[in-house]
Amino acid sequence: MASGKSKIGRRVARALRVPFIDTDKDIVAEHGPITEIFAANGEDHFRALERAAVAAALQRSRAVVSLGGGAVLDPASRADLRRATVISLSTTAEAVRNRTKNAKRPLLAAGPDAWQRIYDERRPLYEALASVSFDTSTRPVDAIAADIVKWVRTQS
Ligand SMILES: Nc1ncnc2c1ncn2[C@@H]1O[C@H](COP(=O)(O)OP(=O)(O)O)[C@@H](O)[C@H]1O
Ligand SMILES: O=C(O)C1=C[C@@H](OP(=O)(O)O)[C@@H](O)[C@H](O)C1
Ligand SMILES: [Mg+2]
Repeated sequence: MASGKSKIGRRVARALRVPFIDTDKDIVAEHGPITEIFAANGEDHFRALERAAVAAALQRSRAVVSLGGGAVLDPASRADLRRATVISLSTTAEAVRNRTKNAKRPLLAAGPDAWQRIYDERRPLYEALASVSFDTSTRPVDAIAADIVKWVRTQS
């Protein structure tokens, strides 16, 4: 959450001239705001909607897909991601605190302190899936996006 996946992913897709998909945006377009989905139907329901959005997005053969930070919790999505090139974006609790009010992120509704606990819980999943990781805590989004584009071009 708030590591820059949506913002940087869009820039990377533009530079590579491939479609960009943000699974959270697809969920919101179809089902309404994430905070409202959590409030009305709970996290499990959100995860089911997210699984469907991830499955649809990962059918594309050439695209940049920005996932929500919790998408890796779903085993079927993890299986799909093993067939994709996964780039992880890491950041720090301090950077997140300074970055955003996180009003749209229900898991941070109680305050930004939950971020570190959630990150620590998920870190093994991120590390197992990602081919490479970029730290986004200190540098501007354009510089990070340029580094990612450079890395992607070394892969083909
Ligand atoms: N490298 C960065 N430096 C400063 N602010 C950033 C950086 N990356 C993202 N942000 C800001 O942090 C917030 C969350 O970014 P976002 O792309 O929505 O993250 P994610 O999709 O991983 O949750 C946004 O307000 C964005 O402008
Ligand atoms: O980490 C999570 O569980 C979540 C991250 C959010 O996306 P970002 O990672 O883009 O903030 C969004 O999917 C939802 O609020 C849940
Ligand atoms: Mg996002």
